Amino acid sequence: MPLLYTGRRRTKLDRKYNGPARQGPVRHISPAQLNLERVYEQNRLNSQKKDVAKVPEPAPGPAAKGKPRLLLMGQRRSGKSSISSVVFHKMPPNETLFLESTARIQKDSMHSFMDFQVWDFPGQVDFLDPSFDLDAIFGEIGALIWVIDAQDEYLEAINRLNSTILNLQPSYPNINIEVFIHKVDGLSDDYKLDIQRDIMQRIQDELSDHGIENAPINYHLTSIYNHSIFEAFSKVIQELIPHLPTLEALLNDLCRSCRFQKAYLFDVLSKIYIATDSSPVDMPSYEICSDYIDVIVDVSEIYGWARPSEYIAQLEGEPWNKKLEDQVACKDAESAIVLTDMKRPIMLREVNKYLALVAIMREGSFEKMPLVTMNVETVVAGLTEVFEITKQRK
Ligand SMILES: Nc1nc2c(ncn2[C@@H]2O[C@H](COP(=O)(O)OP(=O)(O)OP(=O)(O)O)[C@@H](O)[C@H]2O)c(=O)[nH]1
Repeated sequence: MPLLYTGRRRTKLDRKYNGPARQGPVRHISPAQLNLERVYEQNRLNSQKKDVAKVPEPAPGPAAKGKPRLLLMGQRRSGKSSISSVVFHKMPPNETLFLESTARIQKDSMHSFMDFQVWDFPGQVDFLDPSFDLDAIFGEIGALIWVIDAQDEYLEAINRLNSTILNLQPSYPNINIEVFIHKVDGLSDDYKLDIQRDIMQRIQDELSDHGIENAPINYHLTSIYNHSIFEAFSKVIQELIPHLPTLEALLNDLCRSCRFQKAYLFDVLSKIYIATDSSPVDMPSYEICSDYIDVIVDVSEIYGWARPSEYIAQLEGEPWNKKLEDQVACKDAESAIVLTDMKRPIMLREVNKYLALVAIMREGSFEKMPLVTMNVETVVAGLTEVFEITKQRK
């Protein structure tokens, strides 16, 4: 832990962390173009470019216009910055212990299949204060994520959330409110559900007393120490995707035609899944697919050394006489592996430089691989087309 060696506390402005052991630039892996790694690398360089000393501005600049915003709000020490660091900056959960309290609004721009912003609010800020320009904060909001520390006294947090909803409802009735009942690691399953029921009841009662029924509020049990935080963010992001039903329909068709057990479309950088087929999401399948992306990236690091030009020339020479890129069937990353314990293959196919399709196949479906590859190819083309069309519309 370099942090412990240096004895320096990490500040909220210090976004230099680049993820575990993934430093060296990867140049070339096989003839296929591996964009997955480039995304990690791009993220690393972007984080480094950030000027640590620069304090973010309190109001959105013109560049922020048009990007949906995820606002992280809640009491002090509830875990807002930890969530943002773990999900979007690949900080290991244990290192969040060294995060200092946020003093100013922190804004992160995420460039992915869809550009969005994550704003981390300091716990002590009362943005309902008249000095705040509410429109600047809530005008282009995608979702308001309210983080409640489940391991602490939460009544005050609920009161603040209720007064926030009541204040925002008249002007912004369609805001998606996502309540993260956070830090549920270490709590028993029964206790977690009791807390969730209690919190839901208190919020519902208060809102009904003020004549607000059916406010768009979703509840998630989360922790940075397992995949639950990624799963919760997946659901939040999915609410922002206008063409989600089309993506889901494509994945459903793929599962049916290839007899896949489960298929996910992942944002490679954050490992949030932006769409899945309609069968229920189970944590183990999500975790294994998410870990598989890491495996592919790690393998690319091992074999991604720059080949000498003579070696490349040899491969491109007699008897093929073709550029290396033209000698491969698929230019994007493509991989399949069989897990010995369950004999179920997992397959991964890069869709574009931000997205990857990862699916769990049924036992014994390895023999049908050529057919599966063909179907996957068609679905990837369909997905690409969907994203192209939405881009053009914008
Ligand atoms: N057990 C557990 N601890 C967590 C979790 N998430 C965050 N923490 C811890 O909670 C503490 C506070 O986290 P922060 O992210 O700094 O909280 P914050 O809401 O940003 O706090 P302010 O900046 O003061 O508003 C840290 O010590 C984290 O390690 C979690 O899921 N489980």
